[in-house]
Amino acid sequence: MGENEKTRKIDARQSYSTPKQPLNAAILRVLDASINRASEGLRVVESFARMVLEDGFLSAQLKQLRHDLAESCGPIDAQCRLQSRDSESDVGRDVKTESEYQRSDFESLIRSNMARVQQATRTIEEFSKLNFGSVATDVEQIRYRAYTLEKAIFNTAINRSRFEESHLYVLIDACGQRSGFEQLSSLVGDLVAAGVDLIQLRDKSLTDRELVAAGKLIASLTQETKTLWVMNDRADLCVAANADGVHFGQDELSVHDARMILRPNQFIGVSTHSIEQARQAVIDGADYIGVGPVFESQTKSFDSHVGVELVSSVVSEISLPAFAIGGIDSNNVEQVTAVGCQRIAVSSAVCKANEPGNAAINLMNRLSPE
Ligand SMILES: Cc1ncc(COP(=O)(O)OP(=O)(O)O)c(N)n1
Ligand SMILES: Cc1ncsc1CCOP(=O)(O)O
Ligand SMILES: [Mg+2]
Repeated sequence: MGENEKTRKIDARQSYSTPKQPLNAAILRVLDASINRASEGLRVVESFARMVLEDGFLSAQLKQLRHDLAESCGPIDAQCRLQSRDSESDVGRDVKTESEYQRSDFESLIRSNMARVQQATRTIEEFSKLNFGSVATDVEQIRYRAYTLEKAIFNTAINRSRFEESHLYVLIDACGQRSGFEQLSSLVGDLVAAGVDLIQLRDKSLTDRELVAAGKLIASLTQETKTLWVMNDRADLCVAANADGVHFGQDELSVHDARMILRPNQFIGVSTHSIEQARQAVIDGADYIGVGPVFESQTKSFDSHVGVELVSSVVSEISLPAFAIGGIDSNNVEQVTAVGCQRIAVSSAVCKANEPGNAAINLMNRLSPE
């Protein structure tokens, strides 16, 4: 649309112009102020992700969003924006609410700045509909991405705190007992007494009823202890057996669909085998991730292994809790910790040991509390 055409269209609505400014200048003024507000809000949250969370992935996402916002607003001429700017005579400049000067904690800082981004992008959408239709549709996408990132930031912060002291995660089967769970009971008792942080029931041979029965036993043995327990593969059985969480592979239920089944406080872990899958798990709202298989495993066979290289890439970029898994034992655990990962998930290194409790304690002593 040429400048004359634009001006003609706006001038046709003279009733909204004031003696001080024609309407086109007023629209540009709103757009200019809103683009600045949205960009400033994103910069604040980006600084939090970068310097406080020290999360390279989330800060890169926020930076990208800020750049994409600028690009989406490209059709709004920068020179015209500057000409319309008149901060000195802004009638709202001195109107401040008390809350604008009070940020009690990081949560309120991030919430208020994300709200600023969302309100400002909505304002850009509405006002650009008057004259810059393509901006409105592009900025709408930016607003949705901001909502998703806000959720990922809070999810990361909550789970860092939830799993802050979780280092050793042990995968167990139901000890091959179809007629009773004495061995399972003894193993879980040992692991709880040793102070294992998480226990996962991973048994591909049991019926659903047997899994729920074994799960209820684990629930009773871990109740009122610091040990959390996780049901592998199945959200429905996680609810039925009252597990603390559930673990999914890449082909099982998505985090989104599982949330429709789980209780609100039940957490979700997701297996990842590449940096892209780990990033996606953060965006999807996983509560922790498994990263592997790192080494050859006695529990499950794989065509290839990701090595400690992937573990290193994940923990240096992503701050959502990540457990390295696959063939980790007391002989190679230092290779994992050397790349900065202090969280491991193991099965045979503990379950096949003569004294599982001692094997767990030995591994935990090799994992530093950060
Ligand atoms: C903590 C943890 N990480 C990874 C896995 C593997 O899950 P998945 O890829 O779905 O494979 P199965 O365990 O279901 O065979 C896990 N279970 N736990
Ligand atoms: C289920 C699973 N997924 C990746 S490795 C693995 C098995 C972990 O067991 P182990 O510690 O014995 O290799
Ligand atoms: Mg699975």
